[in-house]
Amino acid sequence: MPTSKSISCHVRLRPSCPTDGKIDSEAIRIEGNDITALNKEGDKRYRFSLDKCHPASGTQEEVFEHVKPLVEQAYQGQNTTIFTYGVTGSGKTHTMQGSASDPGIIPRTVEAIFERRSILKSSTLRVTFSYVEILKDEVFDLLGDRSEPRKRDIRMSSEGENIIADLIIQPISSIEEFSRIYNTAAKTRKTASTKLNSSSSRSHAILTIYLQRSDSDSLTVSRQGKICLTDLAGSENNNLTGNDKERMRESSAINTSLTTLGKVVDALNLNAQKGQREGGVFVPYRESKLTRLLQDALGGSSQGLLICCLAPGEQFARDTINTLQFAKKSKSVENRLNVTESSSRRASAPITQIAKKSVIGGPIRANIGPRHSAPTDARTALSAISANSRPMRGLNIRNQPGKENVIAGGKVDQKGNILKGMTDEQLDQRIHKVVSQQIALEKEFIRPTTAAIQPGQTDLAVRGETEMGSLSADDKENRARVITSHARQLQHSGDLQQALSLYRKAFEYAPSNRKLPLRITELELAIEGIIPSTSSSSTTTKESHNKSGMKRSLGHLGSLAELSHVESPAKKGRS
Ligand SMILES: Nc1ncnc2c1ncn2[C@@H]1O[C@H](COP(=O)(O)OP(=O)(O)OP(=O)(O)O)[C@@H](O)[C@H]1O
Repeated sequence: MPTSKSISCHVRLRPSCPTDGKIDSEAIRIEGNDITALNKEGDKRYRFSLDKCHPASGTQEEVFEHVKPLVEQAYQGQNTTIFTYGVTGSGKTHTMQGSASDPGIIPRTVEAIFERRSILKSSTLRVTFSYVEILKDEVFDLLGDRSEPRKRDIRMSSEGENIIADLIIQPISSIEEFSRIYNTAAKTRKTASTKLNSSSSRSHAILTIYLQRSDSDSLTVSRQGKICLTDLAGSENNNLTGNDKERMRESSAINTSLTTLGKVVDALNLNAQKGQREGGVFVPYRESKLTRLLQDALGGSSQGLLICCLAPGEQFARDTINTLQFAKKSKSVENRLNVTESSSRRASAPITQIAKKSVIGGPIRANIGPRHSAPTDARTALSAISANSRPMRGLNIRNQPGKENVIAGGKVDQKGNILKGMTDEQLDQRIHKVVSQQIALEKEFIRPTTAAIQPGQTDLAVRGETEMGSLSADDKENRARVITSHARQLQHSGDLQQALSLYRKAFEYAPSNRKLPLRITELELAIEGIIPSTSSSSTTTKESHNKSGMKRSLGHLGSLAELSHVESPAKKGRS
């Protein structure tokens, strides 16, 4: 059962350094878990109560004491996210990464994981990680061969999960191995010298460590959790940084993504006040890659810890108050924690089998999203090669119209959802979610919208359900043509949602039609507001929000039929 838990919010004050300029030692005061800060003019003091305030004398070890429980939770199958936030030069990278002589959260976390692993008796722990940076709103893989393209796409699954496509996942068997690979990768993260920080991060960096626990006797995976360690780039005041043109461009992208982060938190708070997380105000996750990837930590299923870093210089007074305000509002964001548990998946598969299947299904790659760990089949594949410690890309989902999509031994639906790779619990949850949304959709949207459709159109869709099996290939093609024609009319009249349903229906009759998937994607994007609609009629903002919500719901509905035909592998094994 998911439980609600708010993000834990800490602040950490950095000791002074030469770039701070003038310092008023009384401007920032920490008393227990309360912190007060003077405004720039020095005439107003703001007070904030947070979960923990680390003074300038606080050590890396003390900070890590608060991270340790999250490592344990990840080991127990929980997703966790820790992120550092603050103005440039305030100590985010120091806190997250640290130095060889004063290691931060990342090396300490990996050390704790391997310590935990060394004392395991009845189970084994497989550890893998991925590492990406978001630079000027593009995602780049920091692992793998430098000569290969590093840019990665974020895709949205029909469950509304953001997934990084083609992500490299690196198995690791010791802290030394991790340090070697991580340190090399971290050097490729974009940094530059500014007036405020000689090694200023120009990107947001997200390191994700995946933990897969298996029972050593039966080789079944029992728990899988992950720890997402995010070092955000610092907000910047370009009057202080002395940035040149290129740095300004980076700075603008950094500030824009951080502004979106703030907007997402504001929207979540508004929804929490209204007592409804879904269906309240629109949460603009899609406005930046950063918020798409942090969706799990912000209002999702991850246990979150935010560490807000502060610089003591008077020139940062306004940034200090802004950062504290961000901490305060993040504190009220509630996530719904969910342990990923499985009792019947085999933990490993032979390497040869995976290699062969990857040839059939295309190059292997992992589609890893923040909400869930790697798909089970991807994890299974990973397990198999972990002994060789070679990085791998996960599962390439080939959309082959008219043919069954293949995925390293699994089956995917038309939207690329992995079905066989799901655990029983995930499958149950998904079915439950789809059914609840169907009911909500019925109540909220379908009745009023259906009333506006021509009787023939509704009829066609309904008849299609029952007649599909008895139609000849020609009949199916004709039926697809008629439905497509209705869909086109609806699209031109501005009813994008109904048009989308009909295009999807047409695709069921004509799965080898190459234009229909394009039309469907185009409509989905138009409904999301990502591309302009080709329809002639305009829609109001409220309408388009409704349609966007409806699109998400229908996206789930679209896969309901497919889901009902797919038997969970675990269930299948039992029967
Ligand atoms: N708690 C601390 N103790 C000692 N030194 C620190 C501490 N925090 C930060 N520093 C030092 O301050 C400098 C700036 O820190 P850091 O690079 O971590 O800032 P940042 O917030 O990541 O900046 P940016 O956003 O520009 O990347 C570094 O030289 C770092 O070693």
